[in-house]
Amino acid sequence: MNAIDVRGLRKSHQGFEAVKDISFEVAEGEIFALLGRNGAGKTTTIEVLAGFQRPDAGTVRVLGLDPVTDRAAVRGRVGVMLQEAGFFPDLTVAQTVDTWRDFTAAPRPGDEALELAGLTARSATRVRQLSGGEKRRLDLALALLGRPDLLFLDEPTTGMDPEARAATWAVIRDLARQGTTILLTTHYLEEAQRLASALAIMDAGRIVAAGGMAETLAAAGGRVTFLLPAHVAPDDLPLPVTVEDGRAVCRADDPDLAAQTLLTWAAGRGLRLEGLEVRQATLEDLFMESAVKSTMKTGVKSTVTTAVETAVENAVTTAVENAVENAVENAVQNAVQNSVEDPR
Ligand SMILES: Nc1ncnc2c1ncn2[C@@H]1O[C@H](COP(=O)(O)OP(=O)(O)OP(=O)(O)O)[C@@H](O)[C@H]1O
Repeated sequence: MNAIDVRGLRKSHQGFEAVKDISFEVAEGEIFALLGRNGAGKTTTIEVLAGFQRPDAGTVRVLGLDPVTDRAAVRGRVGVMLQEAGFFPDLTVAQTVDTWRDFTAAPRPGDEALELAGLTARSATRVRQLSGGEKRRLDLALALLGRPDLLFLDEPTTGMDPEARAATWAVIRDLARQGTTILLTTHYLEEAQRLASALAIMDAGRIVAAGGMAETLAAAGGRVTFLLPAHVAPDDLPLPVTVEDGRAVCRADDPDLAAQTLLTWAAGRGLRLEGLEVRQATLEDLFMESAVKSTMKTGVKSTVTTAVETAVENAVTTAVENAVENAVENAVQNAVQNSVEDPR
């Protein structure tokens, strides 16, 4: 059984469709990254999965349960770390955790949750004195209190320094190793690439790319970059290249083979390809390319929309012009006829 199954999910906020017919699944024990630009619909999706919002359409199963009708059962097995936590600023970290434990069935000991989140040293500190990154760690501690089978982490490391981020990654990996399924959103693509074994990229409410991390990256191919030798134009090369930030970039399904082809071509002409680098696509490359593609799609759509609008506008204008012309013609004819018939 999958930990999460989403089929044809749609969700609007006050008439604005934030999630438009998405489907994806998350296997048990997997770390799954839900990625996308600001406003792509990631938080809305998490809120529906966690039972905070009702779907408008589609089916959602979380640990085999419906988060709306089986809300209590889902809440008992799920930990949620949303972007904006409502803490009481005057409570200390330890008091906050204790308060939260009162609302949690069979909670972990508070010290254990604080230890996991790397907050032990701050347990006597008032919440209002915590840094942004420390507040995120407190959020994580609270999400872990109920020993969840499934954890939703919405931008878990925002505001953390590199050390705290690495420590949080270790916690997330450990939890996954112990069988916790984790769905996380992040704008740090390196974080997603390091942690997640599967991903979906959302854009404007839709999923534009999805799959296993390794397979998706392998399918995205790679690139060979180098400095274009003097007096060589991109068109002279045996493979298509673009010039980006002063470097020639050759995108290829098999970047090693592309590098060999380019080097053999250069050697045959006594040229060197200075600064040659060969690498597989990163999540950042994939993300940027999905964004470009979806922008292009939007561009095409708006061109089509504009063309249709113009055609409709022209048709309406012509129809109105014809109608006015006919009406004027009729009116003039009638007037002329009347004046002929009644010349007073
Ligand atoms: N309660 C709400 N009322 C009206 N619109 C909302 C509400 N919540 C979200 N939206 C809109 O829905 C869209 C999706 O928002 P959502 O928070 O799901 O995106 P996100 O991918 O999580 O973005 P971010 O990366 O910025 O957190 C946005 O355009 C947002 O403005």
